[in-house]
Amino acid sequence: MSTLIEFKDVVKEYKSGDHILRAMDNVNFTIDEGEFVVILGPSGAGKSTLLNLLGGLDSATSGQIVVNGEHVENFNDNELTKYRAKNVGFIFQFYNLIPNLTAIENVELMKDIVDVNIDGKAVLNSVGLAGHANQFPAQLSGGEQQRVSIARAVAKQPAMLLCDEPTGALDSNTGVLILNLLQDMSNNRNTTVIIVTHNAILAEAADKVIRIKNGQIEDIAINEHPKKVDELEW
Ligand SMILES: Nc1ncnc2c1ncn2[C@@H]1O[C@H](COP(=O)(O)OP(=O)(O)OP(=O)(O)O)[C@@H](O)[C@H]1O
Repeated sequence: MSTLIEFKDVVKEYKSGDHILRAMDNVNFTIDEGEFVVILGPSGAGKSTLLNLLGGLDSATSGQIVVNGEHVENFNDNELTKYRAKNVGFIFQFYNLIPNLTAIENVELMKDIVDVNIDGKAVLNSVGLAGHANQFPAQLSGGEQQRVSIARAVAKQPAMLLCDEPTGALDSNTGVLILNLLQDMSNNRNTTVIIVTHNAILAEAADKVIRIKNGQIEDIAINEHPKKVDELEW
């Protein structure tokens, strides 16, 4: 597998008044194309900061963030917008769907953002929602809404899916369905999937587990034999 992402000596500092908080402190790691990666760490460890830097939502204070051979840390705002549109699908705890657009309209919205031809029906079908295309978010369950948000994120075929607590608002059975879908995208479609979670059990299903604490890498582990999400005991 080839390397898709490389963090080299990445530092992120937040300034509030006179105080400087170092949320990322010399972080180094690589992620391969198609890997299923779980990022674990206590509250405040820097997990969301890491996703925001990787997703081009925020800029590093120093260090290098290389994605597909491109140096994201050198991008200006315009280049970051293009980078996000082309490379990144975001999936959040709350689904961020547009309430007055139907499921299919929420997915096809991506056509306006990236210049790709999107078959909304086919993408909804791939997440098991073929029959729900014309329903509005309020008419869907939480798990269905999260599947629409996954469909929207994958519709533009991004290099990576960045997921911040994607099952945090779901009951455990529905959460397993969503994680299964994400693992399947990594295994069968070579999508790089990076999931931030508090749930350490998911680590057994990951190809790579990155543990962070106080803005530093505590440990990086490779699973030679990751479990299937539905084999995990929750
Ligand atoms: N915009 C910001 N301005 C100032 N400090 C920030 C900002 N964003 C995050 N921080 C601080 O940076 C540190 C890391 O925050 P981050 O949100 O990355 O942690 P996290 O591991 O995702 O935590 P959680 O699991 O609670 O979501 C925390 O101390 C947080 O208070």
